[in-house]
Amino acid sequence: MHSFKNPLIIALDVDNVEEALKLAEKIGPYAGGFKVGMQLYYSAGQEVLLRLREKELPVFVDLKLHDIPNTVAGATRALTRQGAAILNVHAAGGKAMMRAAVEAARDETEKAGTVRPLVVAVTVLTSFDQESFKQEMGHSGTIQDRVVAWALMAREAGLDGVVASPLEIAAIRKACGPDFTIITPGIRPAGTAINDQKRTLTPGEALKQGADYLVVGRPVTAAHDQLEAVKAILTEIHSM
Ligand SMILES: O=C(O)c1cc(=O)[nH]c(=O)n1[C@@H]1O[C@H](COP(=O)(O)O)[C@@H](O)[C@H]1O
Repeated sequence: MHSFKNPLIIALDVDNVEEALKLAEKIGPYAGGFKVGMQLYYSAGQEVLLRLREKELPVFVDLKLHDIPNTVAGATRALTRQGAAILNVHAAGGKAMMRAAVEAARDETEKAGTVRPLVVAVTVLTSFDQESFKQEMGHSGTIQDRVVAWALMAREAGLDGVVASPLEIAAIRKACGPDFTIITPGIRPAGTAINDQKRTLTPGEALKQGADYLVVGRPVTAAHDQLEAVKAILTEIHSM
C-alpha cells in the first residue's frame, strides 16, 4: 500500500497545475496526502499527477468513475498507470463494475511491478440529507442503510473500502470489519463554513468514529491562512 504519513488528505480543488503546486508546496510538509478531483483533473489532466509525484505524497484521484464495467476498467487502468494511490468508483455502478475496476488495477500493477492503488466506492454523497435523498433519489430507507448495503456490496466485489460521510462510519465499521478502509469527506472543523455539505463532523469526531482518512477541502483551501488551518486540524487529530 502507498504510505500516508497521517490521515489528512487535502482536496486540491483548484483550476490549474500552478495553483495546485503552490498549495501542495505550502501544506505538503504537514498533509498526509493530496486529492485531485474533477475540477483539477479536468483542467490539468495527468500532468498534475506527474508534477505532484515530485512532492512524494500519495494522491487520491477522485474521478468517481461510473459507467459500464469495460469502460470503468479502461479508465482505472489509465489512472493506475498515472500513479494513483487511491481511486474511486460509484457503488451505484454495481458489483460487476466495481469488480472490473479492482481487477483492472490489480492486473495493471502486476504487469508493471508497482503498488496497486486502493479502489474504493463512493456511497451516498455527503451533500445529501435524509430529506433530499428520499425526495430526489427515490430511496425510501435511511441513508445509513443504503451506505452500509453499498459498503457490503463493495467489499464483496473485492474493493478496499468506501467513501462515506462521517455519520455512517460506525455502522460501516460494524458491518465491514476493521480492515475495510473508510474515507470521509464532509469534515468541518468547529466554526468553519458548512458550504454544500449536509452530513458533517469535525476531524477529531470523525477519527473517533473510526475513519481511516479524512478528506478536507475548503476549510483549508478557502482559509485566510491555509497553513494554520492544516496545523489546527493536525493538532485536533493528535489530541485524540
Ligand atoms: O469522493 C469524494 O471525495 C467526495 C465524496 C462525497 O460524498 N463528498 C465529497 O465532498 N467528496 C469530495 O470531498 C471534497 C470535500 O471538499 P470540502 O467540502 O471543500 O471539504 C470535495 O473534493 C468533494 O469532491
